Amino acid sequence: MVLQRVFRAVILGPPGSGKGTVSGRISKTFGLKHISSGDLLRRHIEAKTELGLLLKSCIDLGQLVPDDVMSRLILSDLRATGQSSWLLDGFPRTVSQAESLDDNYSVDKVINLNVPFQTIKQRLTSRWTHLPSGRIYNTDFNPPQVPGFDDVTGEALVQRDDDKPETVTQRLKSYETQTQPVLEYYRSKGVLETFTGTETNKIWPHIEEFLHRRLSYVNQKVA
Ligand SMILES: Nc1nc2c(ncn2[C@@H]2O[C@H](COP(=O)(O)OP(=O)(O)O)[C@@H](O)[C@H]2O)c(=O)[nH]1
Ligand SMILES: Nc1ncnc2c1ncn2[C@@H]1O[C@H](COP(=O)(O)OP(=O)(O)O)[C@@H](O)[C@H]1O
Repeated sequence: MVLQRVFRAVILGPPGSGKGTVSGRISKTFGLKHISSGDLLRRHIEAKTELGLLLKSCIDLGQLVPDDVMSRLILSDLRATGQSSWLLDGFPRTVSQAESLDDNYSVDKVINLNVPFQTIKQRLTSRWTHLPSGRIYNTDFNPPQVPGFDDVTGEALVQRDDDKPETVTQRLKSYETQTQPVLEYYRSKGVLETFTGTETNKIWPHIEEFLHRRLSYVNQKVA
C-alpha cells in the first residue's frame, strides 16, 4: 500500500506482548518505518559511550531510562527521519514522554497489545535477538533456521541481559505503574485501539484489517 499522506502510529503493550514482532509485520505490509526505543538504546550501549553505560545500568535493573534522556534521544531520531510515516515501538512509556511527543508530532493511532502477564514471562526467557538489526526469534514460536544464528546475516544471536526472570518481574512492575497511565492518556484523546489475545498469529489479522481500513480512509481523504 502506498500512502498519500504521512501516517504516524504508536504501538503499546507490556514487555514481551509482541510489539517488535507485530511492528515487523506492519512495517513489511504497510511500509511504515519501524522505530524501536529499545533497539535505539541498545545501539548506544553497543557503542560503549558514557551515555550507553548510564542506559545499561537502568535497563539491567528493569527500570525505565529517565524521561528527559529518553525523549531527547527519540525526538532527535524522529527529526532525522523527516516527513515519513512511522510506527513508534516502546515510546512513549510514561505520560510525560507522551506529552513530549505530542508537543512535536500528532499521533494518528495507538495500537495497544493487551496480552496477559502469565503468557509473557515464558516468552521472554526464550527470546533471542539479533542486536544489529533488532530481529527477534523465539525457541518455541519462531526459531531461527540455524539455532543461535540470524537467518539473514548468519551472525550470532544473543539473549538480552534484561530477559532474566527477576528483571522481567521488575519490568512488568514498571509497566503497571508508569506505562498503564499512558493508555488512559490516549484513550481520552480517542486514538487508542486495543487488541487482546495470547497469540500473535491470532491478533495479527485484526490489526492488519484495522490498518487496511484506516489507511484506505487516509488515502481517500487526500485523493
Ligand atoms: N510463544 C509465542 N511467542 C511469541 C508470540 N509472539 C511473539 N513471541 C515471541 O515472544 C518474544 C517477545 O516478543 P517481542 O515481539 O520481542 O515483544 P515486545 O517485547 O513487546 O517487543 C519474542 O521472542 C517473540 O518471538 C506468540 O504468539 N507465541
Ligand atoms: N520509552 C522508554 N522510556 C524509558 N525506558 C525505555 C523506553 N524504551 C525502552 N526503555 C528501556 O529499555 C528496556 C528495553 O526496552 P524494549 O526493548 O522496548 O523492551 P520490550 O521489547 O521487552 O518491551 C526497557 O525495559 C527500559 O529499561
